[in-house]
Amino acid sequence: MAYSWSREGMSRQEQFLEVVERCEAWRRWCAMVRPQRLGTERVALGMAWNRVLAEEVVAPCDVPPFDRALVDGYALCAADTFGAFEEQPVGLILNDETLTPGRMARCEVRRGTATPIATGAPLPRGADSVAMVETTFLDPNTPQTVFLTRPTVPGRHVGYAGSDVAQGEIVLRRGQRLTARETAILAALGLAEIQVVRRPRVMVLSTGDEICSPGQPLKPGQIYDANATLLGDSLREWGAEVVAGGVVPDNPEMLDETLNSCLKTHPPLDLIVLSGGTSKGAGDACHRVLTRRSPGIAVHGVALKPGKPVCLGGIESTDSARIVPVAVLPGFPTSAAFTLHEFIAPLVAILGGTSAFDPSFTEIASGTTRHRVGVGLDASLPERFDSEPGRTEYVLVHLVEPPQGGPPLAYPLGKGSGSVSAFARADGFVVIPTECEYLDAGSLVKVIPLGAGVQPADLMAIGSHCAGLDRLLSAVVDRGFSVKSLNVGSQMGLEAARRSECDLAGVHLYDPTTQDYNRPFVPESVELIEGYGRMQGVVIRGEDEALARADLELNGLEPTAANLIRVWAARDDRVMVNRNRGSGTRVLLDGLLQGSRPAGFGYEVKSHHAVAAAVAQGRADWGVAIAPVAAMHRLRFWPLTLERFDFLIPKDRLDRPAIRAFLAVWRDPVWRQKLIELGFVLDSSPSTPTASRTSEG
Ligand SMILES: Nc1nc2c(c(=O)[nH]1)N[C@H]1C(S)=C(S)[C@@H](COP(=O)(O)OP(=O)(O)OC[C@H]3O[C@@H](n4cnc5c(N)ncnc54)[C@H](O)[C@@H]3O)O[C@H]1N2
Ligand code: MOO
Repeated sequence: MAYSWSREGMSRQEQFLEVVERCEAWRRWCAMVRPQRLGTERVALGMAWNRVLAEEVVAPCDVPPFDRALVDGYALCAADTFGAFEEQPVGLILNDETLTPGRMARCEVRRGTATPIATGAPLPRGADSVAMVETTFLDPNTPQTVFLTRPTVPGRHVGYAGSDVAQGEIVLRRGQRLTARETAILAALGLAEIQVVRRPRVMVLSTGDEICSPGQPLKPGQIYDANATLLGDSLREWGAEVVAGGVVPDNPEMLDETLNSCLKTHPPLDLIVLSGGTSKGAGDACHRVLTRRSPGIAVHGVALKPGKPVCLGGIESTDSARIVPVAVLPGFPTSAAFTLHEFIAPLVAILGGTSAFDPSFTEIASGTTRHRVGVGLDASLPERFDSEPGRTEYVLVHLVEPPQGGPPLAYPLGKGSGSVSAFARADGFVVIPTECEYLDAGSLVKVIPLGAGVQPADLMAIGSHCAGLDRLLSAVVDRGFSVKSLNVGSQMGLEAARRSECDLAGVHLYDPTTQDYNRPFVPESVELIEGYGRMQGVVIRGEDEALARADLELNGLEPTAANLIRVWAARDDRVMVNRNRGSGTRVLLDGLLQGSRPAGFGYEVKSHHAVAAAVAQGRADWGVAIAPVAAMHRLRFWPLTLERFDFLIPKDRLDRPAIRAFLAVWRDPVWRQKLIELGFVLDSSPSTPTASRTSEG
């Protein structure tokens, strides 16, 4: 009986401190409890599922690690098969080995020869294609020859090194939750241990004299505890470690004692969540108990429907070293569920590392602002909906396919905040703004999907992969945004930007007519942000450098990249690796080769990484790639010319918070210096997009 709660005090109809807006409530709570990402720990790959990455994963190797056969058949030079058909098969001499997975080739595939190869085996030097065994036959009379009944083309049935994941690529970002899809990538990269964020430890308590734990007989007037499971399992879904605190009666002394024992829990708790007893009723003791603690209550009453009585605060740890956040959610299950999503989910995201906390981005970092950013499914209301002005109202809806096409119909579930089934039955919810009094039948609304479905990213990048852009996007992640990138090449990036289907496209498209990069392709609706230069050059193995210099000296030529290409293109023991038609690098190579077709000309790969891997692994002797990639593969680099890598942003997306953050990072001198250190070529002053300049002032 340390405190004296009088009967009068208990029955007094206490008022909420002050009912505040949701964002203001969040701001006040953060100011009190100062949420921060928890520490990190190292776990084995087998324990990494559902954990949050503490650091980004940079691919330590290429996947696949070498050019491999994708079918069972014969490795050969495609040019040897031209003109082959059923009635007139082409015979190739068989090399004296059979390639199986796990074994490197001994023999080179020379023109006119072929090597039997199994699916998954490394492609031998000299080969640029694999003919499927079904398009070949053997003749017992000429056992040294394989006959081809169909022509093939370079690159056919070949999986190039790094075509899945390229070494140096940021494959996973910090803050990403690891599902089976991500852990499989870690395994493919050979990573046996991962640095993850510690899981937030959360105590869940239900309060109320009428609350009965499932499994116990229900006495008259009692109700089964639904909230402990609702809160506990939601928290687990978000990656928290839940400590079940059970049920505490509406008794201030007992509640106070419970909070004390919470502080003695080992390991210490990161958050305490209670439900019930936060409203104005006689038995509502939770907030009263919290008022007596230090620092106590930050917010009591938020302009939300449901969820108004939510109470947010904190209590000092026994050693006064830290403040443990405490939330008292309303007892009605639907109210508890919404306030859980509004305040607890974002807090757990910050503690658990899936959302960064940056005070200047408070609203975004909260993670529940998708509706503010306009993400959701379009739907129409089948009937008029009246709403209470002065509170942001959340309406659970069920989606129904309309009979004659058009957007789905959003039927309000209308069960009220006391329902425990509404949340489970709903497909999503509609947010009705504070000032809105009603929505007419037929109104278009955005339905925010519920559950752990696929969440759209704050910033979607589609286009060409570049280590430089990768790093810039990581900095955007650090500012609290989620980022997804689809590395599908410049051309698809340009198309996605034209159709405003991405927020950003990294492109390096060369236009031979104007001899300019990217700018000639940019449509009216897209803003080009000038990026950086990437030095392109000839890559060779270190041990070949002396040979290269000697060859040039012999021909009386200066040791330049262009001269090296001229000399080596004429030697048939120096095999090149070519780039795919349509790439800027291929245009450059074609210009330098001036119509000659050196050995390996048909060996076309699709990325700078695959060029470097082919040279590093000896399947080719030279190729053209960019400097940062050459460095990753420890190759010698002879510079040729600058390639421009720019960013395309649909103008209607320039003002999105994540894009503004990206542009801020791009203009930040610290980041520009980091890119220079990585080997990129940057102008001294970054460009500013015209559209955002207008909107800024
Ligand atoms: N005069 C006023 N009365 C109420 C107001 C108000 O502004 N003025 N606010 C209403 C709103 S809004 C809500 S929401 C509720 C929330 O009240 P409490 O947070 O104090 O919750 P309780 O009264 O303890 O419980 C409400 C309701 O939910 C049931 N409950 C509680 N815990 C559980 C649980 N763990 N599992 C299942 N069901 C639970 C409880 O038995 C009650 O029926 O207050 C309104 N009143
Ligand atoms: O706002 Mo209460 O939270 O209606 O149910």
